[in-house]
Amino acid sequence: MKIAVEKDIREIDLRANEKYRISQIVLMENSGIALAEEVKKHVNRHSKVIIVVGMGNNGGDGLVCARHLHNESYSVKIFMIGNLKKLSEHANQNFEIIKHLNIPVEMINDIGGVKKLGKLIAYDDVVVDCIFGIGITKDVEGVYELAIDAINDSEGYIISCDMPSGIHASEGLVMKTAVRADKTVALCLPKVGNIMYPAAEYNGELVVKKISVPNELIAEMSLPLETISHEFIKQLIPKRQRNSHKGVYGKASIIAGSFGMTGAAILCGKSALRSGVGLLKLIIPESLHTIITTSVPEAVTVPLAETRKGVFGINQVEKLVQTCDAADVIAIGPGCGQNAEMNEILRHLITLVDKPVIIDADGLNTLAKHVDVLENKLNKVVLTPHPGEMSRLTNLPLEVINQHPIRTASEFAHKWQVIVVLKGARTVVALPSGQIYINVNGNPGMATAGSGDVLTGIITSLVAQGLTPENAAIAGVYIHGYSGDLMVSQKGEYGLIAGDLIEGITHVFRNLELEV
Ligand SMILES: NC(=O)C1=CN([C@@H]2O[C@H](COP(=O)(O)OP(=O)(O)OC[C@H]3O[C@@H](n4cnc5c(N)ncnc54)[C@H](O)[C@@H]3O)[C@@H](O)[C@H]2O)[C@@H](O)CC1
Ligand SMILES: Nc1ncnc2c1ncn2[C@@H]1O[C@H](COP(=O)(O)OP(=O)(O)O)[C@@H](O)[C@H]1O
Ligand SMILES: [K+]
Repeated sequence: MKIAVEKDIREIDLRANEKYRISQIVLMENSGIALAEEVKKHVNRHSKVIIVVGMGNNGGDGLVCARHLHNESYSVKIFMIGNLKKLSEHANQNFEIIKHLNIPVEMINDIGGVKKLGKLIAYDDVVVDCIFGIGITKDVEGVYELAIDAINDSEGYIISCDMPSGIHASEGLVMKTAVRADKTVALCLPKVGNIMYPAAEYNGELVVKKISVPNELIAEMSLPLETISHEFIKQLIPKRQRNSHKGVYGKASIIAGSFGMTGAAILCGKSALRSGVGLLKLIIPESLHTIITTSVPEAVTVPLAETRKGVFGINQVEKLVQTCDAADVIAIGPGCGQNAEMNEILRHLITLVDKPVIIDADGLNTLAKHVDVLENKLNKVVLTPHPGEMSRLTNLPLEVINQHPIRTASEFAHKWQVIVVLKGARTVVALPSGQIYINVNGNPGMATAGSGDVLTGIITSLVAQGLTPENAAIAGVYIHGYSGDLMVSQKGEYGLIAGDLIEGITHVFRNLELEV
C-alpha cells in the first residue's frame, strides 16, 4: 500500500478539487462518516461518544462524525479546544450546522475544562480524538498537552482521526506528547506517522478508509513510499520447474567468517541454502574450514590461506576474485572482522568483479572508511546496514538515523546509486530510483545476534535465483520478517534465536509454494 507524507495529502486535496471537482467539504463529510462507522463498532448501550476537536480540518472531520452519530441517536458530546476565531473554513461550516442541533458542546480553555473532560470519560465510552491531524506544526504544549494527557489517562476506548494527535505525519515523530489510540482511522492513505516508529506505537489498530478520492487520482500521483505487501512478494518468487537442475537456481558466493565469528558464516550460508539457491560457495579463512564444512555440508567451501589466524591473507585476493567471477552474486561481510585485508578484498570485488554484491556487517564497516569506492562499482550493490552501520557509512549521528531513517536511507541510495536496506523494527528499502519500501512484519524477538546474517543469506539466494537485486532486497526483508513471525509463535520473543529464523524460512517458502 502507498504511504503518504503531508505534502502528498495537500496535493491530493488540491487535485481532487481542481481536476476531479470533489470539494474539500465532500472529503470532510466522507471522512466524518468513515470515522463514525468505526466508532459504532465500539459502543454499547451504556456508551457516550466524546469527540474532542481542534481548530483544523481534523476537527472538522470530528464535527461531521458527531452529527452522523447524533442522527443515529447515539449519545454524543463535543469538546472544542483552541481559539474559535481560528476554526478552519470547512470545520466552521460544520460547526454552523452543529449549532442548530441538540448536541452539547463545551470549550476547553484551561485546566478546568481539561478536568471536566477527564471526569466525564467512563469505561464504556469512546473518545474520538480530532485535535490535530496532518497539520501539526510544533510541539504540543499547554492546554493541548493537558487534554491529551487526560485522554490517555482515561478508561475510554480511544479512536484517533487520521493521526493520533501529536504525531508528525511526515516524520513519524512524537511532538512532545501524543494520544495513545486504541484505533486510528487513517483517511485516504496511511501516512508515515501511521507506519514508522516511534509513532506507530501510538496508532493502535490501523484502519485505512478511502473517503472517495478517485483511484485515478492516486495513480497519477508520484508517491515513492509504500509498504511491502504479501501479494507483491508472492508474484516475485519464481516457481520451481519440474524439469530443472541445481544450475537453474543460481550460484552464490559468500565471503564470511573470521576467528571468533564462525557462526555468522554458518548462519548466512544455511539461510541462503534454505532460501533455494542451487549452488553455494562459502569463502572462508582456512583455519575455520573444519567447523564450517561440518556445520554446512551442503556448501562448497573455498578455504583461503591466512596471514594472521582466522583472517584472509592479502595474497589471496586474486584467487578470491577469480572464485567470485564464477558466481551469479557475491555477499561479503558477516563475521569478517575489520582489517586491511578486508579493505583490499572489498575494493577488488566492487571495482573488478561485474556481479551484484551484497555488503553486510564488517563489509559495511570496511566500506565506511572508503565509501567513494562505490563510484567505480561495476554492478549493482546492496547494502544492509543496521542504524549503527548506517551512522558509520554516512558520518551522521545515530540519533539522526533513528529519527529520519527514510530520509537517510533514500538520500544515501540516491547519492551512491545503491540499494540500501536500513534495518530496524521497520526496515526501509531505498532504491536508487527513489522508490522506498517499508517492511511492516517482524517482531522484537528478531532483535538477536545473527539475525542480520540470516537476512543477508536470503537476499543473496534470491539474487542467485534471478531476482533483481532491488526485488531480492524487498522480498528478502519480507521473508525474513515473515519467518520471525512464524517462529515467534513457537519460541516466544525471548527464546527466538537467529537459527530459528532459518527453520522459519522453510515454512515461509512452503506457504508461498502452496499459494502459487
Ligand atoms: N485528503 C484527506 O486526507 C483529507 C483530510 N482531511 C482532514 O484534514 C486534516 C488536516 O487538516 P488541517 O490542515 O486543517 O490540519 P489539522 O487539523 O491537523 O491541524 C491544524 C490546526 O492545528 C493548529 N496546530 C498545529 N500544531 C499545533 C500545536 N502543536 N499546538 C497548537 N495548535 C497547533 C494549526 O494552527 C491549525 O489550526 C487531516 O488530518 C484530516 O483529518 C479531511 O477533512 C478531508 C480530506
Ligand atoms: N523489533 C523488531 N521488529 C522487527 N524486526 C526486527 C526487530 N528488531 C530487529 N529486527 C530485525 O532483525 C535483524 C537484525 O539485524 P542486525 O542488527 O544486523 O543483527 P546482527 O548484526 O546481530 O545479525 C534486522 O533484519 C532487523 O530488521
Ligand atoms: K487526530
